[in-house]
Amino acid sequence: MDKLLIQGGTPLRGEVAISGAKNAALPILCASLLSAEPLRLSSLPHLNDVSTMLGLLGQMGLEVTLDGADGVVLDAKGLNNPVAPYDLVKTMRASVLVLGPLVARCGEAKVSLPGGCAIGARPVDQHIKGLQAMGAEVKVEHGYIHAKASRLKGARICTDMVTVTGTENLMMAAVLAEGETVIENAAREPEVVDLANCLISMGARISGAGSDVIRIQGVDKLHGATHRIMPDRIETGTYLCAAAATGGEVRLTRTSSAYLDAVIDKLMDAGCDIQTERDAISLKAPARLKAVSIRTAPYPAFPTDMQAQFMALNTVADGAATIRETIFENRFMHAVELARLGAAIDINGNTAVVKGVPQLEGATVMATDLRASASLVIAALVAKGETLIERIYHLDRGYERIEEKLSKLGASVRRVR
Ligand SMILES: CC(=O)N[C@H]1[C@@H](OP(=O)(O)OP(=O)(O)OC[C@H]2O[C@@H](n3ccc(=O)[nH]c3=O)[C@H](O)[C@@H]2O)O[C@H](CO)[C@@H](O)[C@@H]1O
Ligand SMILES: C=C(OP(=O)(O)O)C(=O)O
Repeated sequence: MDKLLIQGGTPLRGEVAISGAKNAALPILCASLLSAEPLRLSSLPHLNDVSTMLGLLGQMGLEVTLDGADGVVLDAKGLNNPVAPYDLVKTMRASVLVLGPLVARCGEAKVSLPGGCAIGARPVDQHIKGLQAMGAEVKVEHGYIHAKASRLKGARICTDMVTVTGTENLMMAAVLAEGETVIENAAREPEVVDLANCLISMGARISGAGSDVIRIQGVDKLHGATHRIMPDRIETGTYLCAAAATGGEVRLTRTSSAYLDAVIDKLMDAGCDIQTERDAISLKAPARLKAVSIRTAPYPAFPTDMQAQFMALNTVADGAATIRETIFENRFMHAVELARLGAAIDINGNTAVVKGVPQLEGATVMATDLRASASLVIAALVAKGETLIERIYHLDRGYERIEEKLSKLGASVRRVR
């Protein structure tokens, strides 16, 4: 199993390009199931989750053709096997995003229940409830969701909580349904908007994406289209945090500050100087960061996917910060690993109090989930001496060529086996 060996203590400096967004790419790949004509995508990140999704779609009968350095063409004309098996779904929860498109296009789907994961139970009851409201017959048997509908019917759906993939699944199901679907309490995440834009370019009739009420007028079929995947706002935020924590100065290109207000505001509160351009963001860290408290909540509030990185940043800041996690019930696993590097963190339920220390020290630590891994990388870049991060397969799910990008910024990072 790959590990990352990091020699800390060097401020990150220089310029690096941000990749396409994992959390936009995954639903958009699933959108290809909705049409018999090809969907051509660019800015597709090279990530394990993306390879898993391409493998899953290929197994369903799609023709997948890589196109240049970061493109792919997906042709679902031969879609013949509307099944997502446990083996693939267990490695990537986002596989459940095939459910809505498969029922809409094939009239049936058999998709493994994703099950719980390190950060929480993460049920998919809202996805199922929404499909049932659209007239699908849904049974959960032997660990699989079996859904059937000769043609889905438009419905008014109000989800019990804001759910990102739930909104995406139901929006994809609704584009081919008969009549109008209204999704209330919809997720407003930029990735939902990117998916809606892709679907619109395929001929879907969607309004309100980016607000909490999305209206979809079903159409009989979608056509082929070309779409560029949006930049990864979480990868962007992660590199900004790494530069801030190490006292560095970086310019991130091929990205946008447009979806990062909550993160940028907190970095400025911590004392960073941030300049934004149309397709780039620059950050200059202060001599010492000030501690910043955060509370995670659905977009446009502070993202849960940036919580761990801000915990890492606070471990070496001046003062104490309170971190409240309100989305997932078990998303503080990085705290004990950060403590191995010398961080002072107290956890009480969904609240962590981080007291900044003058220096972290290198140690061996274990990555427990994707963003926990990112927080350990940030802490290791700051720590004095050598840190070995184990189980970095989590990191490879969501960060493209991370050691290459960090090395370009001057960090001493090496992948070891
Ligand atoms: C591939 C992808 O885009 N993943 C993102 C997506 O995950 P994902 O879409 O899985 O997260 P959700 O927005 O659905 O989860 C929000 C909360 O709702 C709960 N819930 C959700 C659905 C449901 O049917 N029942 C239920 O109880 C979840 O357990 C969680 O507590 O949004 C999360 C919240 O911004 C991010 O951390 C993930 O990176
Ligand atoms: C939790 C995440 O991803 P996923 O929903 O794919 O597990 C994440 O991107 O931080």
